[in-house]
Amino acid sequence: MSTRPEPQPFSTQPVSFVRRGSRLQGRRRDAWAELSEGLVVDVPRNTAADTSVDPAWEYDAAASFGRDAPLVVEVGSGLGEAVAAAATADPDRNFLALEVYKPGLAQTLLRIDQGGLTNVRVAQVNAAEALATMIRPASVAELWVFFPDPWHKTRHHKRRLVKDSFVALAGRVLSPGGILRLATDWSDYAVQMRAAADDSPLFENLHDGERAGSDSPLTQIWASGVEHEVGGTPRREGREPAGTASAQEGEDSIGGWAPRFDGRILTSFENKAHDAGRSIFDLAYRRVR
Ligand SMILES: C[S@@+](CC[C@H](N)C(=O)[O-])C[C@H]1O[C@@H](n2cnc3c(N)ncnc32)[C@H](O)[C@@H]1O
Repeated sequence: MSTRPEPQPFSTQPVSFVRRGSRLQGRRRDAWAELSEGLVVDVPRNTAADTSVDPAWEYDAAASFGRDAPLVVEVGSGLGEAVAAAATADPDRNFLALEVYKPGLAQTLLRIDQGGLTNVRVAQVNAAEALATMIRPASVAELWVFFPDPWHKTRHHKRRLVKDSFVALAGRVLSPGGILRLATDWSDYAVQMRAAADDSPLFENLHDGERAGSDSPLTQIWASGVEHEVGGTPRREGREPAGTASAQEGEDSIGGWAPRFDGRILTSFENKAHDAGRSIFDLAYRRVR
């Protein structure tokens, strides 16, 4: 008899999002009614949740886009600023936006329409479920997660999207040589992301060891001891946030931070972080096997 635990169904796992209103109004409601066909992936559900995915169903990207082209998947695409700009700049690649927030997807449809884009599709799904079964193995050229919800409180850290299990899912969907790009404006989440990806034998850091020590944005934040909350009071960071394997107290000896990804436009979200004096942490990993 096997002693291995049964995999937990997604409906029992903590999710990285809160249910926000999905009612559409005005232009977004019209956009959903008029533009969905052919742009919104019709995902079969396996529970009552409108973000669930029937695990027996697979997404056929070539059929969905009507062509074979490298596929970029953005997880948590928000209002679609980044994906629409990237798809405009790179018409030879297909872009799939995964988001739970329906008004955000409706706004993305408006951007697709305004830009006359033919290389973007959107899906209202819990990305973790989509990456586990819906997206075909080794079918993705790049997987992007920009500014996932930080879930600040320690008791909420289990809700964070980017963790070991997520990196394993990224390894599942990325083709060998495929790229995982991550960005956050929270230092302790950045440390968690880096640890999760560094620990995976499937990935290599494209900027291994770069920007370590005094050049590391992490060292600078630890030295100041303060990160600024957007629109709120300053938030103190411990010198050595949980999960850090840094050998030197107070200095980030690991580094590995990527330069800012130039394929990501400055979204209003990232701009607000800059305005508040926050550091942005970029990470880029390649699937090596
Ligand atoms: C802080 S926002 C950032 C949005 C966008 N990436 C940006 O930079 O402006 C995080 C987004 O991730 C979405 N999200 C969180 N968990 C998700 C999940 N499991 N699957 C899909 N989307 C998710 C949220 O609804 C939210 O729109």
